[in-house]
Amino acid sequence: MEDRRAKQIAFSIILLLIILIITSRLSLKLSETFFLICGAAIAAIFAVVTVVIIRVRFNARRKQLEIQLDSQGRELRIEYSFLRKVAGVPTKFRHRELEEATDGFKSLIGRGGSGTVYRGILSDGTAVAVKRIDGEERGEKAFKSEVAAIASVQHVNLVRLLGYCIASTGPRFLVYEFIHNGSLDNWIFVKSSNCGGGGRRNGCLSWDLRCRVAIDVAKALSYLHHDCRSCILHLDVKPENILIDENYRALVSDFGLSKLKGRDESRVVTTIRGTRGYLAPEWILENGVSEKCDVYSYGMVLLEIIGGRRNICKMSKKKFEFFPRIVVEKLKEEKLMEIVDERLVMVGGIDERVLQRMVVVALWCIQEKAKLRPTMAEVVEMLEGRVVIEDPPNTQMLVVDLLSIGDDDDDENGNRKRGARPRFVEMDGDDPSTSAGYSFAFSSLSGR
Ligand SMILES: Nc1ncnc2c1ncn2[C@@H]1O[C@H](COP(=O)(O)OP(=O)(O)OP(=O)(O)O)[C@@H](O)[C@H]1O
Repeated sequence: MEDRRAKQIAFSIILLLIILIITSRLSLKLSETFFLICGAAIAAIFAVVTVVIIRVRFNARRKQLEIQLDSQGRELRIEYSFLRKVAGVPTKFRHRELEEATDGFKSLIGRGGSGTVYRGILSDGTAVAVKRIDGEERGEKAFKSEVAAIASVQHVNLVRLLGYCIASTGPRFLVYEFIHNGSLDNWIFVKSSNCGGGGRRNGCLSWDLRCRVAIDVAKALSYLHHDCRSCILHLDVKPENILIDENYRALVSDFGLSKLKGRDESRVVTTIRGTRGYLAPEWILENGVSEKCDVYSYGMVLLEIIGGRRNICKMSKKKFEFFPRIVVEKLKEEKLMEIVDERLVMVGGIDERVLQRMVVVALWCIQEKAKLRPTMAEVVEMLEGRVVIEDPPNTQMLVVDLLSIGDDDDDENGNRKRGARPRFVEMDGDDPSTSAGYSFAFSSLSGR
């Protein structure tokens, strides 16, 4: 287009110069002035023709280079996106892309304490779970660097974080791979029971699968704690954050909002969040977290996997039944089969030695003194039967009273609302001298 215009202009100039030569020949005859004008005009014609040739050639070369660069760029982009995927670098999605993927945020999967999860399909056909985070307070830089750190961790038992979406205004999003069989709560708790999950579609995982899930989760946490560059604290280990894939393998999810702890730090300070019933007592009392908080939550989950019921079960407005306490009693009485999910007992096939091992590991994990709890690497060893496990020390489990909170602090899913303060509540069958019990709990912890 540009070349055509330049040629037209050049043609007009040459035409004008020829007309100039002809008219000067007619008016000036063969005078000296005519020859001067004629020479200048011919020189000008040469100059114009040369400029046009150079310009056309230059444009043709530029176009060729542009095409070459474009195709190289496309190749590089494909390679780059492939390398990002392989290296686990999170993709930055545009809000519009997520809107299209989720069909306008229509297919809701679930709602948790920190956000809402939608099902979606990306333009390349990848099935994803898009989590819209409500009330995210971190700055953009901190959010991005944490997302990058988390997305780079790769383990078969961790749900992959594929990307994120961040805009100057509006909510932030995390994009996870979609896991088809939903969360563990739907596979271990009996629906409509008082102590059950109250979930949507409830299946019942067999004993063997429960044992495998327990080991899968322990391996994922062990990897986060011990095998990454920084120690990654999950801080919200609970059945809702353990997803079950089509092969009934467990994948720990929702670690996109966890904390990084330097290898030389013993604890990091962070505000209390997480979910009631799974929070380690020292977090509530001292506001500091370490990998031992995840160990505590894991122990609580392990008991729920075995029992097929929630650890804290509401009996009346202010009375709660605490399952771990029942487990301790039954262990002493050597009647452990009584604490196993009834549906599994009916089917049979429970190896009592494995049951005993799982219960003892869980009781070690929920020790009030964080120091006494094993590491997640040790938990894996114990669960896989590679080490002899001693009996856990007696715990009074009084600190749990701090973890139970009133209805006002719960959202509609039974999760702690943000900023809800722990309160003292009465436990079913407790020693009447509960206040002495509370002070024991405090003093035993502060003596760490
Ligand atoms: N990657 C995923 N694939 C399939 N389902 C998912 C995925 N991530 C989450 N879900 C489903 O969405 C539900 C809500 O998830 P979300 O993480 O928001 O809530 P939560 O874990 O219950 O609460 P919180 O945000 O307080 O941890 C989960 O219980 C799970 O069933």
